[in-house]
Amino acid sequence: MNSLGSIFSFISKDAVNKIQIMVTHQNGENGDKYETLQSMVKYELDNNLVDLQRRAEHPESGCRTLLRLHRTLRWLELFLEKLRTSTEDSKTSVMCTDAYNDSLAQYHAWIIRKAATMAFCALPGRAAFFQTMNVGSTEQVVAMLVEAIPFISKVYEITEELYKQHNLLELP
Ligand SMILES: CCCCCCCCCCCCC/C=C/[C@@H](O)[C@H](COP(=O)(O)O)NC(=O)CCCCCCCCCCCCCCC
Repeated sequence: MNSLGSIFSFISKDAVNKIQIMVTHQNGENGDKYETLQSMVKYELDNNLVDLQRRAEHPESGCRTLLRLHRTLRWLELFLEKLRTSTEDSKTSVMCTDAYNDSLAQYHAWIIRKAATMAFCALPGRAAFFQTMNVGSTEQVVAMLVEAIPFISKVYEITEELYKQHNLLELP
């Protein structure tokens, strides 16, 4: 993200913030409760550490923070899948925008959607983007994606199912 330029820094800043919140939970005095997704959900729900209706006392709960990352993972899954099946003349900005509109966009306010869509227009073309990924030739990028995407999908499914069971998919 950083090598894509400063226009993307407002996006990566939010992701870094949220990852930092999760790391702080893991390093805190109840860090052992944050070892797995399942133990985190149980611990925070059992101890009323999650704002269920509106943001109030627990704006940085692990459950709501991870939900934002989980939604972002869906965008990543869609975007990488488009990259995997793309051809030389495919546009990264279009692939990225389509993936965003089919996932994260529905959770974002109008102004964020506009800013994100503008940033996507500044994405480098496919060849330069693959170079930025620093994996090697196009064939190597595709091979890496073939290997990685199923893991991303699996993590997404497990989280989705767990959050569904506990009614956590709309946390404010
Ligand atoms: C490579 C192109 C990168 C495009 C990234 C696509 C995601 C676009 C998201 C735009 C988010 C704008 C920032 C603000 C978001 C927040 O409002 C919003 C809600 O948070 P709140 O409930 O705490 O208020 N936050 C979120 O939904 C989380 C968004 C986090 C975005 C992180 C994006 C990380 C991208 C990782 C890039 C990996 C690229 C790898 C390519 C091979």
